[in-house]
Amino acid sequence: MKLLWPEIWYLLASVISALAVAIVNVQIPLMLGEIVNVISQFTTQTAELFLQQIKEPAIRLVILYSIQGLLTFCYITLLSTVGENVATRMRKKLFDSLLKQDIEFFDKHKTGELIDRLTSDVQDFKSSFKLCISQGLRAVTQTVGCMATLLMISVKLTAVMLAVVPAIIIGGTVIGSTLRMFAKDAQTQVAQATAVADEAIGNVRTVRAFAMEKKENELYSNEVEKAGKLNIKLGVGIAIFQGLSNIALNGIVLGTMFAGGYMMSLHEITAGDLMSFLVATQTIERSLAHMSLLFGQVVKGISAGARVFEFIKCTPSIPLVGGKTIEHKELEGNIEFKHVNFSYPTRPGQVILKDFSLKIKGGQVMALVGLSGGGKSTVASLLERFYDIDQGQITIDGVDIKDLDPTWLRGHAIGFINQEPILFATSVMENIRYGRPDATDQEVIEAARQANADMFINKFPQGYNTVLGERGVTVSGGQKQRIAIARALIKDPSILILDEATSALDAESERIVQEALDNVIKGRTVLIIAHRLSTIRDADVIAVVAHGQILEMGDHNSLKKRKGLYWELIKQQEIEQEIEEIEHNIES
Ligand SMILES: Nc1ncnc2c1ncn2[C@@H]1O[C@H](COP(=O)(O)OP(=O)(O)OP(=O)(O)O)[C@@H](O)[C@H]1O
Repeated sequence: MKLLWPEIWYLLASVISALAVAIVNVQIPLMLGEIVNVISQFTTQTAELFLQQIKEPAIRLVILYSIQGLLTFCYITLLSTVGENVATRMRKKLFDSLLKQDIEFFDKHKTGELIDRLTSDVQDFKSSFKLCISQGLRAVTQTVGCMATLLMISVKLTAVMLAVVPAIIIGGTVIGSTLRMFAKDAQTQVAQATAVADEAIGNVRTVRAFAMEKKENELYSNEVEKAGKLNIKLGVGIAIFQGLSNIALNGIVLGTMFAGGYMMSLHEITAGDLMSFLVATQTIERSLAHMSLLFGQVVKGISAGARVFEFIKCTPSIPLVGGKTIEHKELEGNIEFKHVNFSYPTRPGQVILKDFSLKIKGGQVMALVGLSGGGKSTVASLLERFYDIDQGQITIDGVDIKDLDPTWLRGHAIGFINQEPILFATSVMENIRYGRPDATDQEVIEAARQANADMFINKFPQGYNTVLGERGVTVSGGQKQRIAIARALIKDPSILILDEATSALDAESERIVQEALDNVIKGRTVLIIAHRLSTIRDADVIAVVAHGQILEMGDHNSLKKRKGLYWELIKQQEIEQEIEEIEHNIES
């Protein structure tokens, strides 16, 4: 991942400071050894002379400690700046990449999983990145530096100590690769648990309405327990690794004391040398122990980083921008589906549209009706280019939509209103302006008026500044729908798609929303997908879709006369309506 220059400088400075701390730390055992040698000479001499002799090495040691403190402050400050900047950049890049992905990507990955990558994985990566440089780098340098010190003091003693090191390295590598595997499994499971929680909390009203709290709780507990078990397994692995390394490292210190004491008895080294050797060995031991502690974190960090970069590198097949645009005045809104074949990428075996052809003239109102699951909403998704088709062609004013700029297509040419419009937890004004960010307040109010929304918005105590709850939960279904209509209208789209726009509403709200829709469809090409056939009687053309094909086409009267599927659907709805009325009468 690219870092900007200031961060590279910060990083370099913090690396240099961390290295300098390590180098200073390497000097400390030598200095301590020197002081011990001075002390050991003074068992029989005067205190005054002792103070004179010890003054200089003691001052040097104090200076060294001060430098060490200052450098520690420097590298920690610099490193946290770099770490935070890197994490921020990673989050931005990942979020940017996620928003660009094809809709297919979101069919495959749950929201919770994506949020988990954006939060915990970036956090894990940042922590291990910082630890690697702050402690890892220092520990490695100290180990190498102190090793050189050991060799300088006594090659023989160092050789004795080093004899056991290869076994430790081999053992560490084997355990390490197993731990990396454990970490990956645990992270995947944590993401799975987050996804379950996200779904339940995000849809809490549905959960409550079905009294499914216990079931959701069980589901989440199950996933979280699995994650917990995998993390415990990882923890036990890390504990075994650290336990073994502690035994090995302490064994090395003990061995050094034995061997060093023996060499001192033979006058091969002095007391000061042994002191330096022991302090240096302990520094190495501490560094190695640190490395083994760090190891668990690094293992987590590497696999977390891999998960983040996997999505940052993902390139969508449908770009967000680029391609032709058509001048607003010139856009007639002629739409044509030519022999389209399509299967959803997540279910390649199920063909949704089969040799599907449909022509909608500019300014015409085309209604799609038919059997549930027949492919009506899919037609709308394809027109928005949420997915690319497998075969055939979709054109707008004769231009293949693959050649059109997708941002222009979705942001300007097409207005989309569906059954469950999602509003954001900002003000009503901002929600409507979402359709065209550069719209003035006056234009927002005008769009709301056209959508029959102005009246009820003005009745809110804060009017257009009223902040809506998450996903617009604080307004009624009919109000939400009218705000969504205003949001779509403010783009002044030439093509309007209404996918079951009124079917979630009660009769009264439906009437008000329908009135608003009747206002706004004038002068636009309109594709209405409707379940309630009474709402599309006046459409210029009605196409009856079943099993991914158009079975019948014509206006209401001609289709009724044909006595085909449309006629059957009308009959069916009339019966349903009669039953509803009877039930209603019995209740009242
Ligand atoms: N994102 C998706 N991934 C995979 N399959 C999908 C997806 N969306 C819809 N489908 C499948 O495509 C088929 C057509 O769905 P579509 O929503 O287009 O039907 P519809 O005619 O609008 O139905 P309804 O009237 O019930 O809304 C269905 O079998 C559905 O299960």
